Amino acid sequence: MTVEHYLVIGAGRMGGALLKGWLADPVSGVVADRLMIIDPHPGDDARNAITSGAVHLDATASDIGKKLAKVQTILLAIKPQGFAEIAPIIAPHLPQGALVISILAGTAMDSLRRAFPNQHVIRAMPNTPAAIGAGITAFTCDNGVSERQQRTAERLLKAGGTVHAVDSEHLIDVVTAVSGSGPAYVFHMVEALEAAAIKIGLPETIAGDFARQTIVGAGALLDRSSLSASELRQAVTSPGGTTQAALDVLMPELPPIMRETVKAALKRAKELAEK
Ligand SMILES: NC(=O)C1=CN([C@@H]2O[C@H](COP(=O)(O)OP(=O)(O)OC[C@H]3O[C@@H](n4cnc5c(N)ncnc54)[C@H](O)[C@@H]3O)[C@@H](O)[C@H]2O)C=CC1
Ligand SMILES: O=C(O)[C@@H]1CCC=N1
Repeated sequence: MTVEHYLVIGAGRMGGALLKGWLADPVSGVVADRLMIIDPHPGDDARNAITSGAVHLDATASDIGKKLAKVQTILLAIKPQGFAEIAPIIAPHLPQGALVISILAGTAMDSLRRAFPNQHVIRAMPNTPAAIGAGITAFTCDNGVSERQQRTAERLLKAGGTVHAVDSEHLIDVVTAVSGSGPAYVFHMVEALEAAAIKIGLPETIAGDFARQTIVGAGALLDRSSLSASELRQAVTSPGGTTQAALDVLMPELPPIMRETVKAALKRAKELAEK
C-alpha cells in the first residue's frame, strides 16, 4: 500500500478518536509523519499524535499552500457551525481531485460540494464507540468519487468499527439520528437507571456501578450472543415474574418515546442542512 498524506481538520472528540484508531491500526495506511492536523485546540488524542510525529498546522500560516500540496485525503471533523469559516481558508490550497470525508452532522452534500469545488466529497456518520473500534458508520459518495477513493474512505472509517455504504444522503441524516446520537440515548439510560436505583433504596455509593455494569454487561452479551435483542429480553423475563411487571410499565412507553427521540434528531439534522 502506498503511504499517502492525510489531513484532519478539527481533531476534537470524533476527529481525535478516528485518527487515534488509524495510528493504532497498520491496515489504515496512516502513519504519524504523513498525518497533518489543523485545529487551534486539538483534543488529547490529537495532541498525543502530534507528540508521536503528526504535523500540527496553522491554517492561516503563509506557507499553508505548500504544506497541503501533497494531501490526498482530508477528514473534516469540526463542528457544523464552524464549517463556513474554515472551508474557504483551506479549500483553495487542497490539490485538485483530493478526497474530502465530512463527518459533520447535517451539513449537506450540496454545501460540501460548493465549499470544495475542485475536490471529491464523501459524507459519513460515525459514532463515539469508534474510539474503541466498536462504532458503526454509514457513508455515501458524491458523483466523481473514484472506486479507489471509496476504498480509502472505507479503510479509514473501519478503524472505528463496522462500516456500511448507503446510496442516499437522506440515510446519512437518518443514521445520525439512530447511531450517531444513539450512544447518548444509552448513556442517559444509565443515568436514569442509577437515579431510579437510588430512589428505591440502593446506596448512592454503589448505584452508579450497578446501573453502568447492567448496560455494559447487557451490551457485551448482545455482542457475543447469537440471539436477537428480543430473544435475550425474553430470556430475562419469567412469566409472572419481576421483569414482566417492569416491562408492563416500560414497553408501552419506550417505543413512542424512541420514535419521537429519533424524529427530533432527524429534524435537527435537516435544520442544520438549511443553515
Ligand atoms: N461527538 C459525536 O458523537 C459525533 C460527532 N460527529 C460530528 O463530528 C464533528 C465534531 O464533533 P466533536 O468531535 O464532538 O466536536 P469537538 O468539539 O470535540 O471537536 C471539534 C474540534 O474542532 C476544532 N476546531 C474549532 N474551530 C476550528 C477551526 N477553525 N479549524 C480547525 N479546527 C477547529 C476544535 O478545537 C475541536 O477540537 C461535528 O461536526 C459532529 O457533527 C459525528 C458523529 C458523532
Ligand atoms: O450531536 C451532534 O450533533 C453530533 C452528531 C451525532 C452525534 N453528535
